[in-house]
Amino acid sequence: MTITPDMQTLADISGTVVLAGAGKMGSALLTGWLARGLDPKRVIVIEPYPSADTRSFAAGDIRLNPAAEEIGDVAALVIAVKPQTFGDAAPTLRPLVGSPTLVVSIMAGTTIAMLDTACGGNIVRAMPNTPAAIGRGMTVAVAAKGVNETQRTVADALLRATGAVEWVDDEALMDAVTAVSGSGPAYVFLLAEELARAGVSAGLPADLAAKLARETVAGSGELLHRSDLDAATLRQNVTSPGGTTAAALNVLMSEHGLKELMTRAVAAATKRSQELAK
Ligand SMILES: NC(=O)C1=CN([C@@H]2O[C@H](COP(=O)(O)OP(=O)(O)OC[C@H]3O[C@@H](n4cnc5c(N)ncnc54)[C@H](OP(=O)(O)O)[C@@H]3O)[C@@H](O)[C@H]2O)C=CC1
Ligand SMILES: O=C(O)[C@@H]1CCC=N1
Repeated sequence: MTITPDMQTLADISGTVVLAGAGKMGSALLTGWLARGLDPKRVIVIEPYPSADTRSFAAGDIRLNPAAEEIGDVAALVIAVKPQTFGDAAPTLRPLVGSPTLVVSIMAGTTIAMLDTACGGNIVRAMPNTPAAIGRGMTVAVAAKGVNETQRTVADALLRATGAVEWVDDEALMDAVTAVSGSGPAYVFLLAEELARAGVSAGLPADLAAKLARETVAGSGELLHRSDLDAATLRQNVTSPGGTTAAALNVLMSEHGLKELMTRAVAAATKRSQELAK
């Protein structure tokens, strides 16, 4: 791989990039890479059951499931299989990893030590989320000790193709990261589901309730994204003293309300991430 320390874009990467697992997250990464200028001729996808989208990428210049001896040196291997299938995938992936190969894993609960044992390489462990599919993802990454600045820059470019990236030094934070931003989109979508359901309970037709809930969650997310104000201030801006919002927030912010529920939910996800590492 030819990499310059000031590399800004994926177009600057030369060498082969292998994506193992082109499911929901792997496909989002692949889409981001191509949109950000990664040369498709440099990309190999390993995926036993490729989706129609992945097959259409492969109908272009991307190579899909080539024979191992056709792959050659791998500059970067991005692992996006499920943690539970990594054990089966590892024997196929290990021969692709040479001493300069950057290995980026997005698998929940799969530690740098586990990755090192299974396939070696210069490892970056990362946790993206599904808004990556529209370039609005939030990824947190941690690099193993041996990863140099140049490899870190390449990992950053690969991950930043789908949105924002934060780097941490302490791998132990990745369990809570997974619980907050990795799983977090599901909590927001549940909010939309439950807001719609509550609207129906309050008398709205189901299709109208679904539209109101969807647009309210989406619009509020966009407002939070664009505004300089924090979430608490934006919430207060909706809340007229003695008004309707205050009546609802009295329920949501009561003892055993959303604060307690969210704390328990994030703790459960953090614990599950820790369990996956055992
Ligand atoms: N979904 C999310 O919100 C997030 C997921 N992650 C992580 O991303 C990873 C992928 O998750 P997600 O995309 O949701 O899961 P998916 O099941 O959608 O994707 C995994 C893909 O890997 C394929 N696969 C299975 N075995 C192999 C193999 N041996 N070699 C190559 N590919 C293989 C699967 O094929 P098949 O389906 O046919 O088995 C599937 O297409 C997980 O490790 C998860 O922890 C991280 C952050 C967020
Ligand atoms: O549910 C999971 O395990 C994965 C990791 C974060 C989001 N999805």
